[in-house]
Amino acid sequence: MSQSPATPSAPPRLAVRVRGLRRQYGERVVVDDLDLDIAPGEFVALQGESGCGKTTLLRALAGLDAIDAGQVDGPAQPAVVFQEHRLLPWAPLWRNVALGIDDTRGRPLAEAALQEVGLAGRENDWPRRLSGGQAQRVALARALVREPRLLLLDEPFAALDALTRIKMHLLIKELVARHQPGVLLVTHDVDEAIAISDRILIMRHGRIAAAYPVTAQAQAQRLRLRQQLLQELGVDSRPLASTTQAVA
Ligand SMILES: Nc1ncnc2c1ncn2[C@@H]1O[C@H](COP(=O)(O)OP(=O)(O)OP(=O)(O)O)[C@@H](O)[C@H]1O
Repeated sequence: MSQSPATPSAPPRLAVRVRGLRRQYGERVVVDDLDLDIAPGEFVALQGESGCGKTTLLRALAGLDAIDAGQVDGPAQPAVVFQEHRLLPWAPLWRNVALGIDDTRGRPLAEAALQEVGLAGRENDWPRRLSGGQAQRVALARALVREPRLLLLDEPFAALDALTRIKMHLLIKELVARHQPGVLLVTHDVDEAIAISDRILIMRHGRIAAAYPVTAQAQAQRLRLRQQLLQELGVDSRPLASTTQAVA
């Protein structure tokens, strides 16, 4: 019996592949000849000074804005979560989650997604009765219900208090590990980027200017990495001189 020829192992499919992306407003080039690959299950954080083009890049990947040049190869419909939850106030939670899916299919999918984000049994509740953290959980459920291959997060935890933010970090890590979307997270919070991402990209003048893998070792050396990142972001993070007088 003849053996079937060995199949060369296929390269892993990417959640998104970006080549030569350009986006400009009038004469002003905001995203400039940018390349980016994100693998399934990979959590990438994007940092950079205000106005450097992070949201513009994310909106281009989401298909919310046209692009002026280049190529974005990836899933047809990435899911996006913004800083504000953007839930519809007149729709119960399950409808918010299952928006655009027909009711018979949508309701059980929404119930399962709400359970996954820790809101089991709340499907008939209303957005106005939720805390900020709960509303962002619903926004995550709505993003994940369609099993997107690419999840785009634009500072989704920025408005939450510190403890709720940490809980959301644990939740999103768990959800990404289970569903394996590629993730691009825009965040100004260096500690957040180190805590939850696998790779941190620094954007400057519309391009990826630096990339830092967040290895277990790097996480152990978290403070040093934090200082480097703050330096990249133009923040002097040296400890402030103590104002207390040494007691003789
Ligand atoms: N619709 C628009 N029309 C014209 N200029 C725009 C538009 N949207 C964004 N810009 C400009 O593009 C640049 C990049 O904006 P963008 O929102 O992508 O920055 P960012 O890095 O996300 O900033 P931040 O961290 O403050 O959110 C800014 O100078 C902004 O003023």
